[in-house]
Amino acid sequence: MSSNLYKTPSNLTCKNTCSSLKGLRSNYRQLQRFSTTSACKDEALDRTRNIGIIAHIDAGKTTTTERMLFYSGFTRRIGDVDEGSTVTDFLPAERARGITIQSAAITFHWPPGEVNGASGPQAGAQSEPTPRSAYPHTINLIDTPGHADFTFEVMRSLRILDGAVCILDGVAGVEAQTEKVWNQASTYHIPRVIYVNKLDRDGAAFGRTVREVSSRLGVYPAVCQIPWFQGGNGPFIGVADAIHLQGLRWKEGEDGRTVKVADLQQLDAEEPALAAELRRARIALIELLSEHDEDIVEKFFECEEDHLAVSSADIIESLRRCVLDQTSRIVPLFAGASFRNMGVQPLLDSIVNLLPSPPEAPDPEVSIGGVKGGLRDLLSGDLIVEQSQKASSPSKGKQPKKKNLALQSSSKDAISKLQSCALAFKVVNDAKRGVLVYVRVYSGSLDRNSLLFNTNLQLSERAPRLLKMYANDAVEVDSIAAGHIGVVVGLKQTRTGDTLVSYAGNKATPPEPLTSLQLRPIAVPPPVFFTSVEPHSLSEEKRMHESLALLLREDPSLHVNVDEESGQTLLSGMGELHLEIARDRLINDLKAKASMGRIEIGYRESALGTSSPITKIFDKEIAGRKGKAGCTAVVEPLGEDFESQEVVDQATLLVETHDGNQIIIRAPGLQIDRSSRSEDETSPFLPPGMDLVTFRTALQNGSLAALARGPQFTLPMHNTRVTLTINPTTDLFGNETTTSALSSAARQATAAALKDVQFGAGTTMMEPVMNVIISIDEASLGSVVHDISSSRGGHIISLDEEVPLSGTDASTSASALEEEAPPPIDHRRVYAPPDPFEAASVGVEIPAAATRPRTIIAKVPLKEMVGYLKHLRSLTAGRGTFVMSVDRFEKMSGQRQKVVLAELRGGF
Ligand SMILES: Nc1nc2c(ncn2[C@@H]2O[C@H](COP(=O)(O)OP(=O)(O)OP(=O)(O)O)[C@@H](O)[C@H]2O)c(=O)[nH]1
Repeated sequence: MSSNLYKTPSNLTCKNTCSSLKGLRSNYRQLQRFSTTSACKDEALDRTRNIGIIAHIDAGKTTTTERMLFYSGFTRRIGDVDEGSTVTDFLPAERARGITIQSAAITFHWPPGEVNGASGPQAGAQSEPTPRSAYPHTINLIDTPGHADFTFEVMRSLRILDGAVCILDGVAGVEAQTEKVWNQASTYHIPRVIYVNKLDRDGAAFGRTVREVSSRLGVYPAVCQIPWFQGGNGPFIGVADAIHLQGLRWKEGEDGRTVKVADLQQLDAEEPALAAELRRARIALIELLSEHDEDIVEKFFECEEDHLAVSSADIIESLRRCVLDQTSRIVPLFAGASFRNMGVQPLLDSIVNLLPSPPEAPDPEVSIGGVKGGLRDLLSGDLIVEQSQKASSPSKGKQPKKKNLALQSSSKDAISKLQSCALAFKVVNDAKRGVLVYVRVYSGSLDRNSLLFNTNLQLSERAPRLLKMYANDAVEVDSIAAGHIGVVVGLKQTRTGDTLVSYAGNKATPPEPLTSLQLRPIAVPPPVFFTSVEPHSLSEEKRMHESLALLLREDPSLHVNVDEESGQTLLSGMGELHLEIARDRLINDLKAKASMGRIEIGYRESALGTSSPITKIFDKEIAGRKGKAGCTAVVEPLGEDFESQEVVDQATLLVETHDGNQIIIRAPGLQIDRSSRSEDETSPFLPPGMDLVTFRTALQNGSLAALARGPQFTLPMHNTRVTLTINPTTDLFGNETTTSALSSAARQATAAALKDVQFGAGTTMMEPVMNVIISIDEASLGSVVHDISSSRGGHIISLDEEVPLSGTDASTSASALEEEAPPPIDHRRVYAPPDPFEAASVGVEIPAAATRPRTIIAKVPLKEMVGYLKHLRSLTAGRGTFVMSVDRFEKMSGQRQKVVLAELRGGF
């Protein structure tokens, strides 16, 4: 057969290789490339793809990424996960564990070449449009982590993507983790393509995986390739491409740069069964697209209703329209075996051809001055109108119309001063280059040496150096334009997730309301595990805290606090592996001389009743300065519907929720001077120079410090409301009212109120309860359900495997959940080729065999889930998998409390 097949030139050098299947694009070769001298910025942006790879752990993200880098010419040899020589998994901890724990953003070009050197897709008068993959594109690839413990890492990476490749393991199919990440990507409306990997492995079932995509991910798979097993049931040797109606074959044992292409006639002669299935796949593809895309219907009629006659270029354009308009729920699906170097180049072509450029991507969500909306609305000024209307809301007293209009015009003026805004999506400490802050620029252009205002930390930092990252190599650049990804070197404070803005003028802070601009804000849920960190000697303590501070900049879902009484430093995080990795980073990578204690579950304490009002006056000299302030605290349990219980009136200075507790600050009679802009609110009772923001923050910090330690179990408080009341005539003392005195008074009053609760109704312990999603075979369903509900005290929520899961994560935005559920997928319309040894294809229901995947959704106390994977594996003959995320903290029964307390005491 091979003698008949097209062979790409074998003398290609790695750097210049047009490994993007010369044959695949041979249709377009006759179309001349012509260079343009005015390669404008927009064109470069049109030829940019910010994409990520999302998948279940071990599906082959790293292996596939390494091939992408190799074929695009950025590496000279293929890295191997199993040898620990990959480029993307560059932390030592990652290499040792063989899993991806930190996303690295890598830029490469596909197909290889200069991005600005040629014009974009052209539709000539008589010719079909040239596919985008005929021209070099810049691909910014974010390698997202796959482990459940790194949900926030995943969310943080996802929110900056314009498109994603979802890799499935062709043996395991759609797994629990895949569903979870898929749903997370859906919350951001990220257009996706699917790549079914590992088709070379025994037990690979492409057809079954396609059906699982429809039933478990709730989308219509547009099967663009089907696997080519030699002779029908021999080894996996390539793919048959339903878009171009050709077979692509890779030679076993080679690096995959040489691809042999067989047209349909050749396939008919050599592999008649495959050729027949390929025709069915093409018919199914056109049928599926015609249900959602008028244009392809037209093309189909133009071709006299011959499915096989529709051009590949028209199919690609139709697929692209369907992928970008996500209401179609069509997801193109490709096949391969990255480890065997098969299937990666067509996947790269599909990234360029089918996934959006930055301007085509869904508008990112922003929040400014308490209102949310799209970035485009912000830049057009519409969001500002809404914001200024809210700023003059009834709780602040009716503002005259004139004033409102003035506010709008000053806000619009502020927006016009916005030069650029960017999201710091990752902070990495690089051994050679120091702290690297990866940014995605959303508007304008981030220039070297510009002053960046961090709206999360409310401070400015200069950006002395900018880089583009090519895996481990970096190239200095002068600016990073909107839609692009790059690195800022030299920032001292910026953390992962912070929003950075640059603005015209030379003021220290940007004009209001730009100071509150947030790009794609995400909420960080409370940590559920903690461990103690001890320096080896006193002299190491400072270094240890510096390293911890860096760790927290990298990953804000880690928390550090120092227990006041024991002086112990406690590090808390989202999961056991999360803390283990933090330990590795701290000790092995950052070289802190410290040791970590056992990893424990972070229990909480909660008030059962209301305290009496307790007043404390703090009156002491601090650092040679007299400080005097007082306040009254009341502590009470926070009801489920606490938001509706809020009484916000003129005297309320603050209502804020922190880690499950609410702090309300009230100061009746403070005589707030609101004549000037809201940021400068002051009061004649406050000492000169102290504004209301400083006053509130001091009190809030004091109260939060007291809440870190419950009165009975010394656990952090949860589900508790503290109301601080300040009487200006008896609690404030002019110049003597310092911020530290205010903090101390708030702390003492809160602590005393907590003690008062303890001696009254008392407090109770709370434990984290997890949302658990378990994927298993039908055969193990009974034993797993029994184990969860009787031995582990869990509560089964559903056993339904048909309904795609909504985002179960705490981070899933409420708006996504509010969206109307789409109608269920019609399985009769799903085409899946038969797997070897399986019959029939179109519209087959998932067979109700013992291998049918089932999904259990349950709520289970975290304590019962520790070490669960091993147990699940033993119950399910190794097939079961699960993911979990924090649902909430729940009060514990007296009996459970006793057991846990005994364990905790024994444990320490
Ligand atoms: N047989 C076969 N094995 C593969 C293929 N792709 C990846 N693997 C193997 O699967 C394992 C996991 O691959 P990785 O590339 O590390 O997977 P990953 O998704 O990056 O995993 P994490 O980094 O842990 O999230 C490795 O042992 C790979 O060699 C494939 O196409 N065929």
